[in-house]
Amino acid sequence: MENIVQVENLKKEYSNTAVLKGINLTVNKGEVFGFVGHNGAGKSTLIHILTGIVNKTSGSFTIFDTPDNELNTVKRKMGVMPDITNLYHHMKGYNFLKYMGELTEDKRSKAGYTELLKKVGLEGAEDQKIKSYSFGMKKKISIAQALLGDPELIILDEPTSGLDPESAIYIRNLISELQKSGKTIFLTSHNLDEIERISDRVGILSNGVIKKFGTPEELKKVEEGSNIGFSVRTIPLLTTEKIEELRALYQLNIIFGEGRQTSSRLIVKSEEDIPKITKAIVDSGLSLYEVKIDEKSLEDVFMNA
Ligand SMILES: Nc1ncnc2c1ncn2[C@@H]1O[C@H](COP(=O)(O)OP(=O)(O)OP(=O)(O)O)[C@@H](O)[C@H]1O
Repeated sequence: MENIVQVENLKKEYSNTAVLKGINLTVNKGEVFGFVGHNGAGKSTLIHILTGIVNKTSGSFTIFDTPDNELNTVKRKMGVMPDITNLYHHMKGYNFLKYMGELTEDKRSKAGYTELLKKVGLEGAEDQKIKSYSFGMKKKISIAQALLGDPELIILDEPTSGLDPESAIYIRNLISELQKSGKTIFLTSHNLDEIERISDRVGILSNGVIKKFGTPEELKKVEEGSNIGFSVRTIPLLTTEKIEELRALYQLNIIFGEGRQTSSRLIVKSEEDIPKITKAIVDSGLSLYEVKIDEKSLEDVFMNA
């Protein structure tokens, strides 16, 4: 698989404070890569290094197989969403995009710019000054700027943060469309639900390193060695005393067991313990109606990173 971005042992210190302590990651061609981390974790710092705004302290990276000291040669193939505070607020939406387009040697026609504004959901706002735009509209024009020059790699820092749900859905759909047209997308987000839905792979940044890396499904998979919680619904109810009895009788590996009002809650060390327990329940004469294994959300993974 072709790597568009490859980062190796990248470090960044600000006045002796290590923000990035050795980042390793790859972004594959055509994927949506979701980069998540707590506030101040260093997500924007990494984006700024990848786009050449901030200098790394050490380590290396390549973009389109080009080493970081030759980044200028591939910048045309990268589109970066600027921070909304860096927009030219006195300019009208259309004029701003056209001006930025000329800087990036985007050759599209007048109709092409109008089309781009429409694509990001700013139809009808082309003649309004950016300072009169809502927060969401400013985000959208930032995204439009990232698309100028038809880049192959699109880097979006928090594209949907602060947007109303409808606009956020619009932008997520736009990201999916961009991916379908063959673009590679690197995005950061605080919204784990969003990351989970639109990213092919996710990197979780914590304490300066990528703590978890993989598809949302891989990250959510219960890691080996970690506990699994589940509940069972039986008639009659599996009481705490009965759980103790079964544990001793069948030598079950139960870390925690408690009979509750309508079901019972158990925690075990590994997945293999679950069928042993359900068999013991049935063998002891209880009717087993339901076994519900806790589903891990990406949020759980993130909180534990
Ligand atoms: N120019 C700078 N000088 C000193 N420290 C900086 C500088 N830029 C960023 N930092 C610090 O680096 C850390 C990471 O900041 P960064 O903006 O990359 O985090 P982030 O993950 O993008 O956070 P957020 O989600 O809140 O935007 C923060 O502690 C920040 O204060």
